[in-house]
Amino acid sequence: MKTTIKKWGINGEGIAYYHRKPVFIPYALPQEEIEYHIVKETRKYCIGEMDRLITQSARRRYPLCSKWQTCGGCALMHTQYKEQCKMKSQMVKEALRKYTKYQGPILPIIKNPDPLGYRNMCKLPLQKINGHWQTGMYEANTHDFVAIDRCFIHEKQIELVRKAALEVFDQYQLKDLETLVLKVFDQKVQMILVTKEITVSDACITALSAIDSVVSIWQSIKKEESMDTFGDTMIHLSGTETMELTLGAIHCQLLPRSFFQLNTKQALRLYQLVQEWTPNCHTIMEAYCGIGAMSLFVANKAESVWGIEYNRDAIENAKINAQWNHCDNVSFLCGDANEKLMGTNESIDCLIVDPPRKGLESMVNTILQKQIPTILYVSCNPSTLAKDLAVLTKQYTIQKVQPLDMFSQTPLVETIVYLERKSK
Ligand SMILES: C[S@@+](CC[C@H](N)C(=O)[O-])C[C@H]1O[C@@H](n2cnc3c(N)ncnc32)[C@H](O)[C@@H]1O
Repeated sequence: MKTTIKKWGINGEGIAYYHRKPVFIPYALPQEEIEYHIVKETRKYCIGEMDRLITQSARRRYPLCSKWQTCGGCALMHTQYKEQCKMKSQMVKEALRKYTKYQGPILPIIKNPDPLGYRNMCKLPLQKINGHWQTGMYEANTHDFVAIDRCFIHEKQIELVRKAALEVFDQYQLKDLETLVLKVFDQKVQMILVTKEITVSDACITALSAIDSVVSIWQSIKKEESMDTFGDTMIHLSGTETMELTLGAIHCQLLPRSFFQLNTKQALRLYQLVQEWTPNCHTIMEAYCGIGAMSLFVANKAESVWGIEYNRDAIENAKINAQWNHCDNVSFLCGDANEKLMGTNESIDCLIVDPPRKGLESMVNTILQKQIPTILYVSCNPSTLAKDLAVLTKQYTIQKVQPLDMFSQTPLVETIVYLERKSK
């Protein structure tokens, strides 16, 4: 069948219509004329597969990575960077229009200075192919391993260490390797080997430690299948336990299981913006604070700042980070964000939230009960953001919306929203 793509879908696909039903067609761009067939049809939508590109969009470009379609992580790699940014701004605008009554402006997206080579972390499945260890990925919805020998969005150090580590794994004939996790901050790399058993010899650890820029090595033993990358046991093998990173004037540490934003330069831009938008006030609470970087950035805006996070390692880091940066007015609590907010007797002037992709869930109602004057909502998912805003706008007005490109080549977008409580 022939069709013309009408607009973008939230996962970077093109959307056309078949008998008035939307058809999501991966790798087709708006305004392109294509031939396609339907691979799945439901009551509300169809999934299509492109057979032939008839008229090519001027926005299309040659994707650098030969595995981009198999991997699927960089679903926008065939699109010029300027257009990727337009698509993301459009996503934020449409999500807000769909779920809230917001008709105001969306600030121009903050572009990524490095649309390639920006990612400071990788979690790569490992498999032995023809006697050699390879990093790769599993094809979507299958157990089929696809070896990937280069990733264009990883920071350079990650790629160098990844290749050198594979040689060491072969040389020492390692067994039971599951996943290779690498993190890079300030040109230094932390390596975490996820294995089924304890199989790493001292000689192998010495060889891995000798790889240029590796400063920290951990092993995580994962005996059972689970969605978590790491297993229950974490063993420190060599070098420093924590990684250190500098974000403008702030110096932080983090442990392997602590969350940090995937793009260090854009994380700094995000924290600077949050600092700029946070009003001077008495008490700030930051829910979902990770290692506490945002709380430290807003420390000079209030008499006291509270950070809440349920990951124990991240809270341990956050407490040390407050000391390192002489932020005596910043405290951190370990626990569920909603429960801590519900249980507090403090009068909060400004709430900063940066929840995971699923959004605020029931915390949205706790926020309404607390009658907090200002909220800064940092989100990596425009759909859950907009659904939460639909509830919050019963009491709040959206003052500013700022998209930021944290994850170039992918359809994901970070958004910061500033909300003020309506006066009665
Ligand atoms: C998107 S990250 C934001 C981290 C931090 N704001 C930063 O910039 O690094 C979300 C964080 O929320 C934490 N988290 C997830 N669910 C939580 C919950 N119910 N209560 C408290 N923290 C939670 C995660 O461990 C993660 O550190």
